[in-house]
Amino acid sequence: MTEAQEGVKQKNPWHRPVILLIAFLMVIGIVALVAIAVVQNKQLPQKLKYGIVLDAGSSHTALYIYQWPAEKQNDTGKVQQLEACKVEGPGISSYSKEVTKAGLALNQCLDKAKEIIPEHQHTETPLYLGATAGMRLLRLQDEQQSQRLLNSVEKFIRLYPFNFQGARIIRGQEEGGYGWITINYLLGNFLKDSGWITQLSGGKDTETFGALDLGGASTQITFVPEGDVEPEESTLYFRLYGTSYTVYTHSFLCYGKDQALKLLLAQRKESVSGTITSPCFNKEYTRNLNVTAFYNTPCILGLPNTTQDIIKVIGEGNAEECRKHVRALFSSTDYTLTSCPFNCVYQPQVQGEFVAFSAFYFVMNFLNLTGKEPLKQMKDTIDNFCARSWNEVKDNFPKTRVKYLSEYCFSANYILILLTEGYNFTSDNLNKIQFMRKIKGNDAGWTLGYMLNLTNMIPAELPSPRSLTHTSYVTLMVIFSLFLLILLLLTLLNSRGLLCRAQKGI
Ligand SMILES: O=P(O)(O)OP(=O)(O)OP(=O)(O)OC[C@H]1O[C@@H](n2cnc3c(O)ncnc32)[C@H](O)[C@@H]1O
Ligand SMILES: [Ca+2]
Repeated sequence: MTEAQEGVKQKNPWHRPVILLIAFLMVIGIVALVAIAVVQNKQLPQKLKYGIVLDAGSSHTALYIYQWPAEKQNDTGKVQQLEACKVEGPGISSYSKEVTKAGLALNQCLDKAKEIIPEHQHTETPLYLGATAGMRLLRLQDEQQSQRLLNSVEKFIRLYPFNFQGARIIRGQEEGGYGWITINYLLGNFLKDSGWITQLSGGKDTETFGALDLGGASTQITFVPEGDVEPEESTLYFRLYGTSYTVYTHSFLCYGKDQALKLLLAQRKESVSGTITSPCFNKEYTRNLNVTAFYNTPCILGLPNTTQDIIKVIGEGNAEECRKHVRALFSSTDYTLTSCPFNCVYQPQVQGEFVAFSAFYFVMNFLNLTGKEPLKQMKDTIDNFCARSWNEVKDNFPKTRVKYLSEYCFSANYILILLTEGYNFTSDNLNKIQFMRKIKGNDAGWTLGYMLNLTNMIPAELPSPRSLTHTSYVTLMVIFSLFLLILLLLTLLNSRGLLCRAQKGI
């Protein structure tokens, strides 16, 4: 070794053991840093909150239990449906003559809610009951009786430990509006993506979807139109997560699928023997209608011609003819509650995507028409189904409830005409409708939106930007630690190169 080389070796601070020690300490430091980040920022077990909504529909009642993490209740998409319990028997409005039974029928589902929700949270769990078109009709017929029925149901629910917020008949506009909130909340359309990467890149505004609900006694259409909305009673104003929405909504009482069928059959003048034929039922199908029960609805004005107690309906199975009968329901009629149901109701041109749920889904799903099939294919499928004889249909679908099965021909034609001639969808935009029962495990319907609104879970303004999520934090820690490591290695290699070159005297 020359003198010069000896000198370099002695002067060089990057002496091998020192470098190794520094490298070792740095690695230890980085590992410790990441470990602390992971352990210290570990998500604490979250407290869960619960809410219950009873949907007292015209055809049945359902109880929904929702659950959400207490700390994140103002985020979008955090509330999840935990349970949907179908109450045995008909809707509460059918108990108008025996009001005490309406509450009793709820006990199975309320007991289930008691089991599912932890006992210590029962008293803090809000419970709402909203009644829809069945009760609206009963109120029209007999306001006092409808109130007595609600009082009786309330009395029964108060026997349970939940934080009961009362039973009420919700307005058609609310039913439409809350359905619209539900689907857009679940689809995540209200809030720009709140992830930090999206926030840094400016985020993206999503359009809302329209909502189409077809119940037993009413149907709702709700969407954000392109231009102005009028009149005032069809307009809803929402401010959600910092954005204002002007929403068109309309609810057609008596145009749910059960009441519409009554209207349809009431058009037919029965023979003296009390028989009517209908193209909206499969051939060979017959049904006996109890006149008193059948005409016990404010949707039909007037009484039947017949003096018989029973009207016999005979199916003819002809979809084309059926659509003619359905069309007649949409124009001016003098025997229905609403003299000019669709033609006289203002509706802006439908625009954007739609989600159609409840009976829209049940019926289209049965006919395998939920895949955005073209109008022609929809018609062909429905025509073929109606043309089949009742005996053949029954044999083919032995497990389907006869009540539903026998009405699919009518219901499908009704939906087709309602969408195209009631709501004015065309063959060009019919494929903008998605028929859905559930969105991310939650039933599509008004109940979730109702609860979100009443518990103030959707803030008017955008929540202040949150600090990093746990995952983002750990990811950043790992990335920056890797940076440091690479830097250290490069320095190490560089210093060794210098050392070698110095040793070689370059
Ligand atoms: O909104 P309102 O008008 O008060 O009525 P509802 O809430 O009781 O109405 P649903 O959406 O529960 O049901 C709508 C209709 O669909 C019927 N229905 C329910 N399940 C069905 C199925 O699987 N197939 C066919 N029809 C079905 C039901 O009898 C009603 O006539
Ligand atoms: Ca409903």
